[in-house]
Amino acid sequence: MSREIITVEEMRAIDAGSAAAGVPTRTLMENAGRAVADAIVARFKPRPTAVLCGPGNNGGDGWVAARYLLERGWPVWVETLVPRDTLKGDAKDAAAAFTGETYALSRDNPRAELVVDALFGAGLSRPLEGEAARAANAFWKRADRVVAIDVPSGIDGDTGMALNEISFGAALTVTFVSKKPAHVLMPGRALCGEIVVADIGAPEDVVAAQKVSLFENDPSLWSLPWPEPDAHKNERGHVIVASGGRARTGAARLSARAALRGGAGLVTVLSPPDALDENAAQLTAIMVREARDEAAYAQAARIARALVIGPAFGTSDDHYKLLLAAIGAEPRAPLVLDADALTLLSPITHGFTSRDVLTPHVGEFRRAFPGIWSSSSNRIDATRAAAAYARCVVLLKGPDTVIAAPDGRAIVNTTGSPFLATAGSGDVLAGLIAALISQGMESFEAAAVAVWLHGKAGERLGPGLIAEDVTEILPAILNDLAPMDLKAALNG
Ligand SMILES: NC(=O)C1=CN([C@@H]2O[C@H](COP(=O)(O)OP(=O)(O)OC[C@H]3O[C@@H](n4cnc5c(N)ncnc54)[C@H](O)[C@@H]3O)[C@@H](O)[C@H]2O)[C@@H](O)CC1
Ligand SMILES: Nc1ncnc2c1ncn2[C@@H]1O[C@H](COP(=O)(O)OP(=O)(O)O)[C@@H](O)[C@H]1O
Ligand SMILES: [K+]
Repeated sequence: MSREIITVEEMRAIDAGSAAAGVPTRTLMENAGRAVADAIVARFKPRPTAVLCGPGNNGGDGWVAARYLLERGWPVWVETLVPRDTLKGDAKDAAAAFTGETYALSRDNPRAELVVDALFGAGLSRPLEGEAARAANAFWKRADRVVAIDVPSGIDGDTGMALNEISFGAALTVTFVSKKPAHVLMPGRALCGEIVVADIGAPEDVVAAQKVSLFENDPSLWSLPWPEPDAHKNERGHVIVASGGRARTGAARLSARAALRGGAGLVTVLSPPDALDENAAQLTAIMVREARDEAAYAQAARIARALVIGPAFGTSDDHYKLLLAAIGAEPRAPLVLDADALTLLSPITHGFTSRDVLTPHVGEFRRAFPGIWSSSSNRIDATRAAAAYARCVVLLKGPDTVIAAPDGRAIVNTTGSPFLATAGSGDVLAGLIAALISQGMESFEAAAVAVWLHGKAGERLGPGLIAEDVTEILPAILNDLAPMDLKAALNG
């Protein structure tokens, strides 16, 4: 399946480009409506079904789907938002070909056990109103009975937000060509239910002409840095994690442990003198090094393959100087800057490099990039703009984590579970990113891999998850990804 995510504008261009390349839009609509009917028949037994059709092409898809369901013997009817004789273009043709019962959309209609929402598509320009809004409210709590075409009506395809907070929710959403941002960003993703992406025959070169640089995170996008048979620990990279002072050390150790589990050959916790014993008492495979002054942080930045600064680091003026010493070291390792490091640098005025990674959650992002946050319409645009501005990889955390590179590439992650919203979970993520960078991965890819693994850990662990568990379940998840030949070699 294609992992590309296309905007509403790109979808319109593909629509027009297909027509220019000899695939009429009426053919696309026919394929779209049939794909919807196929997806329904594959999942539900025949039952009284209402197809709610809107005024545009989303409604057109609905009329086609209704026709295919009728042909397959389903008890199906159409409820139309606008009189059939006011429809235009492809939708008018599609409606004319439907021979079943048709009603005006109103609350007086026969009761349906399944509702196909074909009112509005991803390009909806204003909030639902009138009968469409009433229907959305009526079915809001019955998403298990709703199949949405393209997106649940009311959701903006580019933002995943409900206009005026009125929308449908669905158990199944069938969309076309590729997912749109609404299928991966919250709350849209949650309102879509299962998402099926149907091929409707848009020519490949027309799709390729859009030069899409936005993807849904998936192992097909990257390959992990597996060790060679004769690997040496130094080749697997040295991650250094800066610790906070006395009684503020747990976060750095979580990060360090994630770095070791993530495959770094060596991991060191860089500790202020007052926290040295505390760190040393709780570390075994991970090393501890004392750091007294700015020179020690600059040296760490020079000798590491990746340096994590931020988790419970501290936010005093002295900490700011230590952070600047690491940033200013030359040459220096890629930095993974999280939590307190972001606070110290906010609002961001520094330029970084494409090897550095900033990992804010929304609160940190707003403080780090206030102007960008307030002027962006969605998390993807905001993260892309921040990456271009700070000239580094930016990873905006959340249930729909976005990773962007300064060159415009972006990935939206859809693995995870709300149980990851727990203390220390972000510290683990920062260490994991550093682990992958230290093994030679490009920072943008390393961030994408780390978020994917972190999300999978969240899915597997579920209720009761604590941050420590995330590092401990990584071997099982990594084993599943390991190539067959590596596994065969290990098993003799
Ligand atoms: N782009 C493509 O290549 C294809 C698109 N298809 C379908 O076409 C849909 C997009 O079609 P359209 O662009 O016609 O968009 P819609 O079907 O969402 O309809 C938009 C129409 O509704 C009006 N409208 C917008 N908000 C309204 C509101 N709140 N109340 C009342 N009217 C409102 C608009 O002025 C416009 O006339 C997609 O979602 C998809 O289902 C398919 O036919 C397959 C091919
Ligand atoms: N509702 C959620 N669903 C999925 N993942 C989440 C959710 N909330 C938070 N996360 C993830 O959990 C991690 C929390 O990180 P962060 O906010 O830095 O927490 P902490 O500072 O406690 O470590 C991030 O990776 C984030 O993407
Ligand atoms: K819809």
